[in-house]
Amino acid sequence: MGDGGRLSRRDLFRVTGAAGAGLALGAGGYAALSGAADARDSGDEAAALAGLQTVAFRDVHQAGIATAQQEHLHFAALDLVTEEVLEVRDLLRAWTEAAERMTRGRPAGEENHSEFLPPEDTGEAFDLSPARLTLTFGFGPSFFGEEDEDRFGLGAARPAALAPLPPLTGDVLDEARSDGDLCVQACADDPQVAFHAVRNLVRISRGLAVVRWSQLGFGRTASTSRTQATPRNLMGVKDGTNNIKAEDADLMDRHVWVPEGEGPSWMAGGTYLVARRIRMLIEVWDRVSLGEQEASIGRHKYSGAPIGKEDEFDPVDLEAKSENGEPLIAEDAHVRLARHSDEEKILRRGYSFTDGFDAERGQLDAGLFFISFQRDPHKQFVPLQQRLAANDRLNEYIRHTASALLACPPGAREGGYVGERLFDRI
Ligand SMILES: C=CC1=C(C)c2cc3[nH]c(cc4nc(cc5[nH]c(cc1n2)c(C)c5CCC(=O)O)C(CCC(=O)O)=C4C)c(C)c3C=C
Ligand SMILES: [Fe+2]
Repeated sequence: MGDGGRLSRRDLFRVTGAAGAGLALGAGGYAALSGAADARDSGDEAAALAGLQTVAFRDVHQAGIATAQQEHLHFAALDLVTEEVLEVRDLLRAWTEAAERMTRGRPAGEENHSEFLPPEDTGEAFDLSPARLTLTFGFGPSFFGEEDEDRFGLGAARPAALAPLPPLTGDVLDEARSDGDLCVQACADDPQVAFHAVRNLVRISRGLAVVRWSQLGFGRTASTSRTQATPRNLMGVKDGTNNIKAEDADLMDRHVWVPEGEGPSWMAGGTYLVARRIRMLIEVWDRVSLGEQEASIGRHKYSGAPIGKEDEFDPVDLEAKSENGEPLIAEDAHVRLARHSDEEKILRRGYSFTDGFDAERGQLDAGLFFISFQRDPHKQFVPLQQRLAANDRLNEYIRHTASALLACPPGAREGGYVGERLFDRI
């Protein structure tokens, strides 16, 4: 064991070797808990711990979506500089191999001892736990080229659901921080583990792709499993109470995973990711009264309960009225407008971020890096955001500053690589 009883990557190899992979949690985070429990029963505590800190990379769906949300994020979007589709395919193969190794807590590549070559792994995660690292990959609209320029000959495989998001009221988007051909979402309970994973994937892509933008996130702003407490976002309010939870497999199937026969076959079992960098006007928010803050959200600040209720998980009653007949939850409250029809349900999986203070006014450049997963962004995220953009009282305190839409294919099968069915036809 490493210092303080924490299980490090080195311990993990010593104790479990390659068998550690057998203890990995499924993408849902539960599948192999029994394996970990077996190890615990047999007295092999370290092996059990290794299982609990490892999320399987290969599964029906990609990990990092239904996985109980980790505490840290490193998100990177890249643009391809190669024009060769076979080089893109080889990059995805190399990324899959490295991702599988790193999520098991192993270095990105085999150790080399050549004095004259750079090491195959940058090294900063050698002594750290796998920290439930997940790596989730996606393709942006630009990957498939324009109508008149089918850059990789894959234009016909472009899903209709990946049509670029329409302009949305109130957007002040920074192009340089938006979109991208490929993306990777790295989530882990240790920020250095997430950083290390992105750094090494970018290193592997050298000569083929360049980073377009990246975003670090600390502190989850949603819970995606009933095993988790609801966290608070940077407005100091509980966020994620009414989220889809991974345990609700039927809701995940209905609203998150793309079913067979919907869109191109390579996306069956996949999902679409929307990312929005939403800056909070924190200095303004901090000056408004508790009453205005609660009315803007539609929930009490301390308990997280809907206005007029006591408990966080009390149902949101949009019909409830005060003694003088006013709606308890204001007409422009965030939770009222975000209350979606069944078709619009989304899985939220965002993070708080800060990029320090802005140079012009010395104000915090911080907020919510909103991430949602849905089966069809144009039927779920877009109508929801259009309603929020038009009337949400929170708009006084936020600005959407960047945006990305990505098609995340299903999980890699044993021996295969992420997105491989997309390349069937080449
Ligand atoms: C387009 C989708 C959404 C955006 C963008 C969004 C931004 C955003 N949200 C908060 C804080 C909270 N949101 C809450 C609930 C909530 N938000 C959305 C969607 C978007 N939010 C949905 C679908 C819901 C659930 C509504 C319901 O069914 O009750 C809450 C309440 C707690 C909860 O249920 O999670 C908070 C708080 C901020 C600060 C923000 C932009 C910065
Ligand atoms: Fe919200």
